[in-house]
Formats: sequence, structure tokens, C-alpha cells
Amino acid sequence: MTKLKGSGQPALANTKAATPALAVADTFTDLGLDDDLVRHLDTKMDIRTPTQIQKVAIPALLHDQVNSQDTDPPHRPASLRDVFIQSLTGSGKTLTYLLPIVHRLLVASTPPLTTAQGGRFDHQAPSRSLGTFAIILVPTRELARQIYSNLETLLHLKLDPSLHRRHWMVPGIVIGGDNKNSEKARLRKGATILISTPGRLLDHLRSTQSFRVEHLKWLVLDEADRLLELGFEDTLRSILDLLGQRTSFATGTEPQRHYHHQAPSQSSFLHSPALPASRLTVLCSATLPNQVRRLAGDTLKNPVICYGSATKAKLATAASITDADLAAAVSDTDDDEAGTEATYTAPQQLEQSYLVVPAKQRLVALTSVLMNLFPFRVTGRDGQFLSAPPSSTATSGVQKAVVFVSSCDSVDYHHALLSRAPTPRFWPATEGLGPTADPPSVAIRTPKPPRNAEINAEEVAADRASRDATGRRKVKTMYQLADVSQILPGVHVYKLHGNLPQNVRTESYHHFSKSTASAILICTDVAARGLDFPHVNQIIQYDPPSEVASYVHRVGRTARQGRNGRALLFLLPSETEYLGILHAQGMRPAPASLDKAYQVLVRRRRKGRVADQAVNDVQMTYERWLGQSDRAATATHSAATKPTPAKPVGLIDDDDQSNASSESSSDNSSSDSDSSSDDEDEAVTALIEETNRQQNATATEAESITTPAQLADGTPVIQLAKSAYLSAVRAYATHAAAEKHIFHIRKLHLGHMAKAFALQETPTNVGQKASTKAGKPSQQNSQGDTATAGANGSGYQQKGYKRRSDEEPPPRKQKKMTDPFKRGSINTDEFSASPMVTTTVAAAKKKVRRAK
Ligand SMILES: Nc1ncnc2c1ncn2[C@@H]1O[C@H](COP(=O)(O)OP(=O)(O)OP(=O)(O)O)[C@@H](O)[C@H]1O
Repeated sequence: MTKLKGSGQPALANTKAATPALAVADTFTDLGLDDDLVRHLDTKMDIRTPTQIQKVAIPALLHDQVNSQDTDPPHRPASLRDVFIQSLTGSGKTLTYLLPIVHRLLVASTPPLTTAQGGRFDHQAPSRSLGTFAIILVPTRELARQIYSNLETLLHLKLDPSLHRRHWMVPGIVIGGDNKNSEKARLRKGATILISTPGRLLDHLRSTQSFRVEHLKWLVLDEADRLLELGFEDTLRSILDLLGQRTSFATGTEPQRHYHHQAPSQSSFLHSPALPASRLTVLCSATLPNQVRRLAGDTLKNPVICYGSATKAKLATAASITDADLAAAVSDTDDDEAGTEATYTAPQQLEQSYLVVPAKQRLVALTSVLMNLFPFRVTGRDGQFLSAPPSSTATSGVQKAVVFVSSCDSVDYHHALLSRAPTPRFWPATEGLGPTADPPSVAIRTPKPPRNAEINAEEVAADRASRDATGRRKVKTMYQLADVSQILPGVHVYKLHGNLPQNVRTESYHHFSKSTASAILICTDVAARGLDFPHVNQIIQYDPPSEVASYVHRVGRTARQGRNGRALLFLLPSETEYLGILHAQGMRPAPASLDKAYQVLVRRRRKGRVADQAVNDVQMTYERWLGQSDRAATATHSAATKPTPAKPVGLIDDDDQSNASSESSSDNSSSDSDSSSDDEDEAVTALIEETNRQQNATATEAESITTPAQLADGTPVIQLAKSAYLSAVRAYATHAAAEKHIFHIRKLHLGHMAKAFALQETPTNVGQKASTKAGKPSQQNSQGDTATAGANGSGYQQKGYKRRSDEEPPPRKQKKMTDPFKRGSINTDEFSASPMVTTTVAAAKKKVRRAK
């Protein structure tokens, strides 16, 4: 990694009086910030008192030198120093670095007093054409937009006219997914403070000649631990190299071939003592895992280490960051009380808990937790839902939850499930409880169907959805950003992950943040860092994070700025050892009770208020809903591959016995050869008809209260469930090395995991069955399935995986469970004591014979 210049720079004149002492500065003015800026913070942003980290880091960033009581060693000569900021999530790190940057640019562009007093104003204000003075690098696009929006607000400050300075600073943003040409145009005009993601910045540094960085004074790496991690590291190295080359033009080490000479009047600004003499690097993070410390040590030269906890702040200096420096800086924190050397600290007011849930009950447990969070009052004699309780809206304002899962597929599936799945039959009806506000939508560009590619049924459906009544392709379609949940009436369900179109990502983030309705955001770790969602009071880590640092960032989306917040971690019984790892690193969640969580389901049930039944209701409702989707998908598949439409489920007519038996030979192998009497046949037919009538009644009842088990673009939900399951299994293998023995795929019971996605069997078997039904040879089926599994990433069966004797067999060997709605199935319901039996022809005959 390129090392940055640092030592040997001349000490700079302070722009205000002496650097304030650390313990004394309790106001932004005392910290040395510009009066206009302080007024703006107060009147327009409602920010009056600096946080702990702001108290300690703003002076360090304002003056490039340290005047600290905690300086170590105490008499290190003042010089240009890089700055390292480590502080709790939600403690205001963004303003910590933005305020000094804006302040110093403002002060540098203030004309000298003598000129202004003499009546002549010849100090030409600097302009955006000077290029970029500060670059803020962040790992995600959403965070970039959030910081850009903070910066815009900050730069709208009202300037004191008597100081003869003008607005000239322009905020800029360049991020992946946005239009590069319009970004180039903006960079050509100039962006004084630029927010960017690493890949796109590197792209512009390489290809946008008019992007001027030779006056760059600040490079801020926000969420530095993430940026310095593997993956971003190479990009960052290239960025630093390119910035090094370009800034050396300006310092005269190389001829300024590409860059304009400055107007003489602007040179007084460029040489203002208010600006750093050369580029400063600022690293900013809530966490700093060990492996990243070494990289930070390489990146920062002569750094000031600013550490802030909820109640204390500390400052230290070092020639470079070493473990010892950080340990020294971090040791004097709130954790002292616990007497540990914890790596991480969570806000004190954050209530952390964990819930141990068996895999097969995860979905029901999630539903219960959310129902407890978004309760609805049941009133009336028949237990009708009449209204949302005051707690979700009136008293505490808007209620919001963020649910973290491990993959994009999982986000898509759980979003579909929580927003579209119906309520169980034994619950009171929820009609009349409409949403509190219409869910928002956004127009997105319709993707063109791939040329010369094999188009499957889903793509056909998506293409159909993208055409208007006359069959013409619509250039844009409306994308529903949130759906109103059926199971949690009135609650809007949003999603956010890296595979969504960029404008959907942006708008989902924006609308969830601003939502005045109660809302849930289901997301991947793309939302784990830095995002500042107002009113989020519950974080749910439905899938545990892949490393402890992520845990800290995820829970940090709530309990920000001293507000209350709760965080709940879901664990499988086999994962409880993870609590030890969390404990050792300073995170101490308390146990939560699953039985208590289920009480909300028991209360909802109209009859037989028993926990097992209530839990079973929810699981079976989800499974039935997916069953509908499975049948629809199978029908679509059959229609595409077979000229004759599939036989309606559960119906047999006598003329078609031979076909019926060949279609499901395993179930009915004995029926044709049976030499039963006419009487017996009649009795069998009567029993089957009766069973079918009951089944159909149940199915109709279930279907009458359901929403279609497919998305607006026609994607069957079962497809999402299968992909989500496979991605979840794959994601399980991505835990940090120290946690791998806990989160090991061998410990997963794959059949139970399938239940956690409301699948009645593992996806491979589902695929096999669908293909068999469509009349394909079994070899083809298994090839197709293997390909699907590979494409979706499990790769579990292909790697010659050897299983231990005590573990769950891999997917293909799973005990076959069949759809309860399909004729000829015996389904053992895992949530109830007794198996649910549906009648087959053979079973019916046996029953009739026994009855005789
Ligand atoms: N001095 C202050 N007083 C009140 N609110 C503040 C102050 N400084 C910042 N805030 C607000 O606190 C919230 C959190 O700030 P910010 O996002 O910068 O936190 P952070 O430390 O960067 O968190 P994370 O580690 O999660 O990225 C923001 O809404 C911000 O406007």
C-alpha cells in the first residue's frame, strides 16, 4: 500500500486561536468551528452539542496538530498528521470529518481582513473549477448517497455578508450504477467535495482526464475496516497510487502537463494556511478488526488516534498505528468496568438479545417476533382485528425494523413471504385493516429479454408483464418499492440488496428512511454499515453475520445518538457456542424466550389455543401457499413441455385409470392389477370422492384467503424459496475462519432448513418431482437439478462431500416429503403430533377392505 506523506510538513497557523483543550470544549464554537457553520448546525440541522468523538476529533482535524493532555509521548513535535477516528455506531462520525473540511475551505476562501476593510474586494473567490479538495470513500452506494445528502445540507449554510465570502463549494457523488457520462460532465465542471465508492473512483481517475485532483487535501476512508479488507484493497492501492502521481504534478515533482495554471488571484486561496499543506488521510470506523489494523498502520503516517465511546473520548498520537497504540487508545473506555479487553463496544442503551430456534421453526419464530413488534389489537366478540394499536403509531412514532439475512435470494424470498403470504385459517379476518399509507413505487427501465438465449417460463412471464395492452414493450415499468403485509396488517415491507436495479436500491433506502408507516426492511449486509435510518427500533439478525465486526455494524443501525433500540440475534441450537465469541469481543446479548414469542400466535388463534397448533397453523399456511406456487409452476412447465394439460390435482375419473396410474405409479402400483369387485370399486370411488371433496374444500378455503403465490412479474414464489434455500446453505460456508467450526454445513439439518423456507422437501427433490411430472426421463432431471444447484451455488453434492454418520444426508438423499395438496401423498407434519394423511387409491381400497 502506498505510504502517505506526513512527517516533515511545516506546522500550520491555526485559523482560530489556540487549540482548545480536550476536556473544555463543550460547544462547536469552543471546538473552533466557523460561526456561520455553528449557526447553521443549530438552526437548520438541530445539532447543538458535539458528541464525544466530535469533541476530540474535530480539533485534531482543524489544526493538523495535537494539543492533548493524553499525548503519548507527551512532547512529540506538532506536525501534519493523518487522523484515525474510531467510535461507536451512530456517534456522529460523518459530521466529525465533514465539519472540519467545510470549515477550512470556508476560512481559506474568506478574503483577508485588510482587503475587505480597505473597501476593495480583490480576493477572487475560488471556484469549483479548481477541482476536488476532498474525497470521501465509502464501501456502499447507499452510504455514499446518505453522506452526499448530509453534505448538501451542510453546504446550504447562510454566509455572513460582512465577511465577503461566497458560496462556491459544490458537493459531488460518483458511484457504481450511475450514468458515467453525466458523472464525467459533473467532474469536468468540478466537485469540491466528492463522495465515491472505490471502483467508480478508480474508473474516473483512470479515464476522466478533466477530473482534477491535484489540489486534493483530504482523503477520507469511511467505514475504513471494510474498505481496507480484502477485495477493496487492490482498488484502494491503485487509487492511492494514481492520487500520488497526480498530486505530485501540483507539488512540482513532475511537470504539470494536463493541468491549467491557476489564476494569480486564486493562488492566495490555494496557499492559505487554513488548508493542509498536503494531503491528509482520515480513517474512520466503528470497528477495527485485527487484520485491518496492520493495513491501517501502513496507510496512516504519524497519526492522531481519536477514540470516542458513549461517555468518554480519548486522544493519542503515534508514529504509525500499531496494536499497542490502539490497545492503549481503546483501553480507557466504558468496558473498563467489565474489566475485559473487549474489541468492540455497542451503545449502552442498546438492548441485545438472542433467540435459539430449531431450524424448522425459524419462519414461524420470525413471524412471531415481528407480530410482537407490530401488534394489532383484536377486539369484538369474534376476535376481529379492528385497528392497529396505539403503540405502533401514536405513542412512539413510527415503528421500524431491519431484518438482516445472508443473501440476495433470501431477501427476495422473505420479502415476498412477509408481504404476500396469507394469514392462517384460524386467525380472525384482517379485512378492513388497510394500510396506513399507499406503498410507494418507482419507474424502472424494463430490461430487454436476452437475445438467442433459451427463454424460460419466468422470462416469458416477465416479458409479458413488460408489454402494454397492444403488445409493445414498455420502456419503463412501475416497480412497487414496498408491499403491505397480510400477516402484519398495515406494515410496509421493503427490501434492499446489491442485485436490485440502482434506482430501486436508492428509492427503497430513501422511502424506508422517510416512511411514515410502520415498516420492515429486509436486507443483506449492504445496509449494515453507516446507514442512518431514523426511527429504527428493532434489528433482527435472522441469519448470523459472517464476522463479529458485522454484528456490531448491524446492531448499530438502531440505538443511534443516545436513542433506545433493540437487537435480536437468531441462532440454531447448534450455534450457541457463537455466544462465547460474541462475549469475548464485548457483545453480550441476553437470552430471549421462544415460548414467550409464540404467545402472540396463541392469542391470535380463534379455536384450540395451544402453542403447537398455533405454530403449526403458520407453518402450514406458508407451506400451502408455496404449494399453490409449486402447482402453478408445474402446470406452466407441463404446458410448455406437454401438449396435454396436467390433470387437476386430487381428481380421478374411471375412464382415465390407466393414465392416472402411470402418472403416479409409485402411489398406485397396485390399483390396476387389483381384482376387486364392482362393489368394492364403487366404495373406493365414493371414499375417494369424499376425500377429494374434503380436500378441495380445504384447498378452496385456503385459496380463498390467499394472494397469488407469485410475484407481479409472474415469478412463482416457490422458485424464490428454492433459490433462497440454496443461497443460505452456500452462505453458511462463508463465516470467518474462527467461527467455521460453529457454522459448519455439516451441522445443518438440510431437511429442517428446507422447512425454514416453507419447502416441504429440499430443492433438488422438488425439482426432480416437477420434472418427473412433466414426463422427462429421470437422468435428465438429475442433470438439470445438479446444474441448478451449481448455478445457485450450493455445489454441495458435486464436491464429493463425505458425510459423517451422524449428520443429515445431502439434499438428494433426503427422505421424500410430498405436497399435501397432491393426490397420493402422506405428509408427516413436523409441527403436530399426528401425521396428516391424504388418501391414495391403494390406501382407500385397503380402508374399504378393512371396513368390510
Ligand atoms: N452532535 C450531534 N448532535 C446530534 N445529532 C448528531 C450530532 N452529530 C451527528 N448527529 C446525527 O447522528 C446521526 C448519526 O450520525 P452518523 O451517521 O454520522 O453516525 P456514525 O458514527 O457515522 O455511525 P456508523 O458507525 O453507524 O456509520 C445522524 O443522524 C447525524 O445527523
